[in-house]
Amino acid sequence: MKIGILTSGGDCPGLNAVIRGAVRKGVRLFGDEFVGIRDGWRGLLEGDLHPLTTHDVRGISGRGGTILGTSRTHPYSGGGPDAMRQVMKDNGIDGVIAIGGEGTLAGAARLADDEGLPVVGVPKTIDNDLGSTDYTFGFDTAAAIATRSIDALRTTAESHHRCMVVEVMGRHVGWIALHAGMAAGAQAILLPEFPVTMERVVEWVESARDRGRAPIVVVAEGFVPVGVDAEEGVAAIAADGRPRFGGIGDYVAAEVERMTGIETRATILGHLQRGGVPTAYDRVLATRLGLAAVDLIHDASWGYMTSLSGTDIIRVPMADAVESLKAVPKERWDELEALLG
Ligand SMILES: Nc1ncnc2c1ncn2[C@@H]1O[C@H](COP(=O)(O)OP(=O)(O)OP(=O)(O)O)[C@@H](O)[C@H]1O
Ligand SMILES: O=P(O)(O)OC[C@H]1O[C@](O)(CO)[C@@H](O)[C@@H]1O
Ligand SMILES: [Mg+2]
Repeated sequence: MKIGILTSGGDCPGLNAVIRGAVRKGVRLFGDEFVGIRDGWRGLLEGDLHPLTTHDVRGISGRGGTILGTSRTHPYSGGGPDAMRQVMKDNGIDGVIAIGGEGTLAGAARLADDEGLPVVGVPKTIDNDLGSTDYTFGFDTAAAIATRSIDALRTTAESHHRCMVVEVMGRHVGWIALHAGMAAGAQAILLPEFPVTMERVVEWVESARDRGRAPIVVVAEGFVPVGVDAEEGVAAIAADGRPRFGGIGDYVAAEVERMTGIETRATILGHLQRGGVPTAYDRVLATRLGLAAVDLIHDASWGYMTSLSGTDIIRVPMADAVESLKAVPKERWDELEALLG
């Protein structure tokens, strides 16, 4: 078969491992031919394609980013499904593996289920907010980078008796904040799912300070304190109307300093969390998802994606996976009670 692969949405450590896993399995076990589709749906709409051989994917599983490029191009823009159908026909493409987050997979589900296009999916996102899969690759790497960064901030904070506010990614959910905050022993962890007042944050900060600790506050970019305008956390609105986060850390730091008198500094980790080499866990998960995606294509399981269930790789309908975001559950928040402050 001739198989196209694209990566769409924000990049994510592990994307190259998916591509390598799929190409190696397809070529070696099935004699497939692969085509790289440049920059997500844009490449499929415009026919921006290139051959993808086992030579092209040699040694890439440890490399961050995506060798195919990515974009947030909407699949229904610029000719939409009809243009894609024509490009696939002209190039003899029998099926497409779309690797992306909830937006990309919602598009892929529509293309497969409503338009009859031969598309399967592989879930990715550092935010870990996709349903129907236990974890997404990229999350472990992002949480590890955030943890190391908090560890580093702690030593300088302790030396200067300062409070440090660390803003991590997570526009809708707080998985990175939860895991990095817990791993690094933060005294306050602020998640979009469980808003608290600034007074509560100050209680945690002061209790840590009173024990002689340099308080560490980890805040997910999408967190909004109770009673505060939601716009405070948004740095800008992008041309496509998508809010650019990156600002709530500065707000929280200024408020903590004002309310406690403790010198407080903010660090926004931003895209550092999405760059660099994937962890071993993410490489293995991404590789396994890529291997399994080739089976979806050969089984003509259009509209399905590969997914992690426990330690097994299974297949699930993409439409189910994107129905609702996977938020941090209440039990995980309750569990934190003994650790905060
Ligand atoms: N319901 C939808 N139907 C079709 N296309 C969609 C839909 N939702 C989003 N898209 C398109 O998919 C693109 C990618 O989605 P998005 O920007 O949310 O990235 P993603 O794949 O979710 O990855 P991430 O959010 O983790 O960076 C969007 O920019 C948009 O063009
Ligand atoms: O790089 P961009 O397009 O600004 O996207 C940033 C967003 O992408 C993510 O990394 C993944 O969805 C979010 O955590 C973050 O808000
Ligand atoms: Mg998204």
